[in-house]
Amino acid sequence: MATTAPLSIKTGELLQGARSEKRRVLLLVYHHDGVEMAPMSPGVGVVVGREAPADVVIRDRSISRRHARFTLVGGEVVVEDLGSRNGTRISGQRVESGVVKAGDEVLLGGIVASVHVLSGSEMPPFGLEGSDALRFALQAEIVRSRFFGRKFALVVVRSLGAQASHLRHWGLRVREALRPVDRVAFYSADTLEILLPEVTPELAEELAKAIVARREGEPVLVAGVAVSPDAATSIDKLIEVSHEASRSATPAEPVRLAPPEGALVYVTPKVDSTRPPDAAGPPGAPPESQWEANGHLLATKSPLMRSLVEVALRAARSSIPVLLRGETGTGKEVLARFIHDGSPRRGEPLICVNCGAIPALLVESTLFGHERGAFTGASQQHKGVFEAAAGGTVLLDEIGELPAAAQAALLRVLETKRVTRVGATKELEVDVRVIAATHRDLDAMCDAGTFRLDLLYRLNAMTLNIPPLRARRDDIATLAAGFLAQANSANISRVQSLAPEALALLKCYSWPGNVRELRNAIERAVVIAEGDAIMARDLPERIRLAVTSPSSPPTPSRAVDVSRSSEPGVAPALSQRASEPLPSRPSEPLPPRASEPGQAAAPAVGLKTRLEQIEAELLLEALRASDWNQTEAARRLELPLRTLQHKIKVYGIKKLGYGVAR
Ligand SMILES: Nc1ncnc2c1ncn2[C@@H]1O[C@H](COP(=O)(O)OP(=O)(O)OP(=O)(O)O)[C@@H](O)[C@H]1O
Repeated sequence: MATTAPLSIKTGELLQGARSEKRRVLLLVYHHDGVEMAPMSPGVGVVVGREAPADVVIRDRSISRRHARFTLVGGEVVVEDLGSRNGTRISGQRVESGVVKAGDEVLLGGIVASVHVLSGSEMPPFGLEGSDALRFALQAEIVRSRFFGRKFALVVVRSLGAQASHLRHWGLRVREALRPVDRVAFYSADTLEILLPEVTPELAEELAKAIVARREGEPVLVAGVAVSPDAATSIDKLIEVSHEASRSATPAEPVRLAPPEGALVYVTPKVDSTRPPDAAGPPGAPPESQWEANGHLLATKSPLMRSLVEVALRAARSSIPVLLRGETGTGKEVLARFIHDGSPRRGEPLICVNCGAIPALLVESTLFGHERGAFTGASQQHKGVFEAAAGGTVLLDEIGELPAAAQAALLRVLETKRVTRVGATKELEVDVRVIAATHRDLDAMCDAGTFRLDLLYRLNAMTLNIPPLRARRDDIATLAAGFLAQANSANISRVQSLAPEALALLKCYSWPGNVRELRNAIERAVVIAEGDAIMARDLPERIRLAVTSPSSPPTPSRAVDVSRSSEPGVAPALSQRASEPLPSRPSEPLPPRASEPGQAAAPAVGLKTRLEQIEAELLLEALRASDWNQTEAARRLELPLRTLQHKIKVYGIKKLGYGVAR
């Protein structure tokens, strides 16, 4: 396998080696959306700038149209500033021109470039994708995992410490620990996200340990691992929990696994139950936009949500079952915590359990417990969720996934307020408030006979429908400000605010992942922002492009933006979106795409386009895995060769040299 050369060696020495061992010299330019790579040839200059005809185009306002030229001359890499506005700096020194040594940081305006020398007769299968490209790949993995029942993992790797090290010092060597099918994406200057397809949790952990294994003189790396479907089944949840896991990693325990979702998510600590249950938020919290109970924050400004919260607060005082409906990431769990924390039960446990993530055979024993010897493997008596939550609240998330037998047993518990452990003859009295949550249409499931109508009646004494974020755009600023403040205190960051154009973009986007997607976007923006405000360029590409992308359905040959989803060497023939300029800075907030305030907007990426993106991803993956042998790729995909060739043409997929315009 090709390896990176030690960065302490001077470029000149490396180039000696490069000639004798066919080493190759690469210019790497790190920017907000990823890393561009340009192979360097003797005497041929590589111009980095904001617009074509620069060879490496980075759409970043801090660099000039033609900012700097890198040339391999006489065994050394020389950089010349091309009269740029913000200058070129080598290791902090502003220069007109100068020699770049391997490992030197070359600052072009606000972006970083560096030179690397790779050994081996071929270019390594190295590619750092943008984080949006990784989202598409994750979506494809989720679909595949559902169809074929295979697991995959998302690993977040970051360098640790107050002086977290830029990934140019360690990013390339991460590849060495990975398999060719694994995909590496740029998250921020000190963090990578890695998709590991087809892994068991054990293999994912092993790979993560190999990635963070420390070498002499290298920075401390830690990793958070989230395996799907165990820990999460949606893109944003995977991102959320893998980053959470990475934040809990330490040098002593550098790899942390996100807990499986079916596990009891948490049990609230006992709190001072003498406090009035509906006590208002923290001192100074704007009462019109935030509620807080037991440290949990529920931020909203939307009249729609405010009335929902008020109803929830009234419901909190009683013990009636509440059914929370809403798309993934809308805040069902937040509202459930809020109801619990606002109820007289708040000194007792709240146990959240994802019914969809418990293996079907274990649902009843998880919820109701089992006696020793009740089934093979039941070596101990075990209390179920209902017993463990005695006096408190149980949140049954994804209630629509409950198997028929468990539905019947749950109905019995709700009717009799008694549970029977699996294998027991005796019933036990339980005093538990049940909150159920779902993103599914339970009425339609009742009509189809897959959910019990009598159980639905028991659960929905009160139903709260949480609107998707796109239907309450007036919440976006409040939520974003709350997440910014939280991310700031976690990162000890200097980012204070959101620039008006960034907020305008947030308000225009359709948020298919709802509040969780917004939270993830703000958390990333805080770590990549350069100034004291989040700018439009700090937001994910899909959010920036949602405003400028055409609203009419795309034609097939430009429907799929896979320009960043592929490793270097793979790009679509036509990449309309990638070549579009950034939205200009609007002086006024842009209007929402929904026709009326509060009305759901059409998602920025429609179902057809999303499916096409997934299909293109699968084609690309099969082609890569087959070393671009179409017959082999067609066999893997179980497609006739002609169909594959047709699709390749329709999607404009082709293999390129290094993805850099030359
Ligand atoms: N009103 C809100 N105020 C503050 N944070 C919120 C709010 N709504 C959602 N969040 C945040 O968004 C993320 C998703 O929320 P939550 O887990 O409650 O969604 P959910 O609807 O239960 O999702 P899923 O159906 O996928 O389990 C969490 O990080 C949560 O803290």
